Amino acid sequence: MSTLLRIGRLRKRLGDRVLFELEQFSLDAGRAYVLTGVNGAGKSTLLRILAGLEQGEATDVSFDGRPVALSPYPRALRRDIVYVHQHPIMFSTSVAHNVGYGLLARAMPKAAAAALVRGAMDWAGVAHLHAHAPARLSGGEKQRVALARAKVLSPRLLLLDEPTANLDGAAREQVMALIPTLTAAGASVVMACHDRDLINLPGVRRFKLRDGRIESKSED
Ligand SMILES: Nc1ncnc2c1ncn2[C@@H]1O[C@H](COP(=O)(O)OP(=O)(O)OP(=O)(O)O)[C@@H](O)[C@H]1O
Repeated sequence: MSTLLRIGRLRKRLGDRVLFELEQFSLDAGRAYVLTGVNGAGKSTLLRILAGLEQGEATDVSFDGRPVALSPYPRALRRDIVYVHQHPIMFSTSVAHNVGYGLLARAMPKAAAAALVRGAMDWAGVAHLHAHAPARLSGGEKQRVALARAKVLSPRLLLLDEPTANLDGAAREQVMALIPTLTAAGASVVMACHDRDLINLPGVRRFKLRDGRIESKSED
């Protein structure tokens, strides 16, 4: 498996406090990771730094074998890395409009975007909701729409912030079933979650943020 993202050192400071300082953090292409840690360990912050939504101090960063900086965050990484918020914010239009918005923002012609939106909504099992208002969606539906909205952009790395929090039963299973199809298509996925939400997927690798350091554990 090739390395998609490699960071020599990544430090996040909050005033005088060092939230975390990671060394030799790397992600393989086409692999799923679970990032656990107690409340406040820094899981969301780490994902947000990787997505360019927050600043960190990073050195020796490479993406797909090419050296990059995380600050200022390069346009190419913004295309390749997508962050999915735990409580996705959606426009009060239709589900389909929300899924397609990112493509239109990238100046994709409408017909081509519509075809990709249909494909992504089929993939996420939400095609029947295309005309619905996002405010009417259940928690599980909303997460699957958010995943369709991310997948339609064909990212190389998806950063999912607590994708199954507050979901149980079928809704949780439906969201989890989508993850292996992302990695099978070559994308890497990092899911922040709590230990109690342990996510069991084949080939998943576990990271735990504890006391500002990452502990890595393979589950192969
Ligand atoms: N911009 C900020 N300014 C000050 N403190 C911050 C900022 N962002 C995050 N923090 C603090 O950093 C710590 C880590 O927050 P973060 O949300 O990354 O943790 P988490 O592991 O995702 O927690 P949870 O499991 O509760 O979601 C918390 O103590 C939080 O209050």
